[in-house]
Amino acid sequence: MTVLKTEALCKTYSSKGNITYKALEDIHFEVDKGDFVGIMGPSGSGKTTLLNLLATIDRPTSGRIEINGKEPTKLNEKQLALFRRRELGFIFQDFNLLDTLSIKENIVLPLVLDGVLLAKIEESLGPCAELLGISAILDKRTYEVSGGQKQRAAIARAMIHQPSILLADELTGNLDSKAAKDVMESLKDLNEQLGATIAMVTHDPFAASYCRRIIFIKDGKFFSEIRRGTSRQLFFQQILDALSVLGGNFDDIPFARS
Ligand SMILES: Nc1ncnc2c1ncn2[C@@H]1O[C@H](COP(=O)(O)OP(=O)(O)OP(=O)(O)O)[C@@H](O)[C@H]1O
Repeated sequence: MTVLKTEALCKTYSSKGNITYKALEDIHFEVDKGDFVGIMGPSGSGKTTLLNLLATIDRPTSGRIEINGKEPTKLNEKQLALFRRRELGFIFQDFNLLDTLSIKENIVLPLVLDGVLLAKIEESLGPCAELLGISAILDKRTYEVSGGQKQRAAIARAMIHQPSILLADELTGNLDSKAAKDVMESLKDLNEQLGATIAMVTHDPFAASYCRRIIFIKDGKFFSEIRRGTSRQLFFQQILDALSVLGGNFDDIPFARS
């Protein structure tokens, strides 16, 4: 079943003096239920632009986006807010947790806002916290836990309402290598054990090696795609090879890890 589909997606930015810049051109992209897809490309290639369109934060200049059979571009602001809350889960580089709330309160906030009953909330929280290895820190404040634990809490918040797709933007960008590994292992478990559908933008080939497939974009256009076999280590090497073919600016890539 296709969860997300784009057809001939284009985004043109215009600035003062009517100068236009084509950030995305003719992107056809499909994500099936249970897929875990990485989006990679050099700096300025259009990754964030693509993610913002999928996240319905920004609107395409032309082309079509369909998520779970609905076209977000056809919704009004109120419908779109509800659509985002029900259909999408977001994971950000800087966690976006509220410091005034406990880890548990942060995670269940989307359900509380949606008026879900307390018993149902507890029912959803338990297995989710267990899978992500954060059951023991639920009553702590955000400043009492590590970066990796914060990101795993953010993942729990993104998926507690069982969205159609999780959208992640550089989720390991603020983590050391041990925490990044733990977070990616958790995301892999979510994908493999709960069938979570994930699309993730990343610069980090190590994080990307946990995906089932990677699409590469360059200068706003689709460039290539690779799929993981059984070995994550081999996939990591294939990603490095693909990035070297792609060229462009990858100054911050941690090439040493595998
Ligand atoms: N609001 C905007 N107005 C004009 N141009 C923009 C705007 N946002 C992005 N761009 C341009 O569109 C292109 C794609 O930007 P985007 O942020 O999507 O790239 P990216 O692949 O995410 O880059 P990075 O890896 O550096 O974050 C860039 O050339 C950028 O300068």
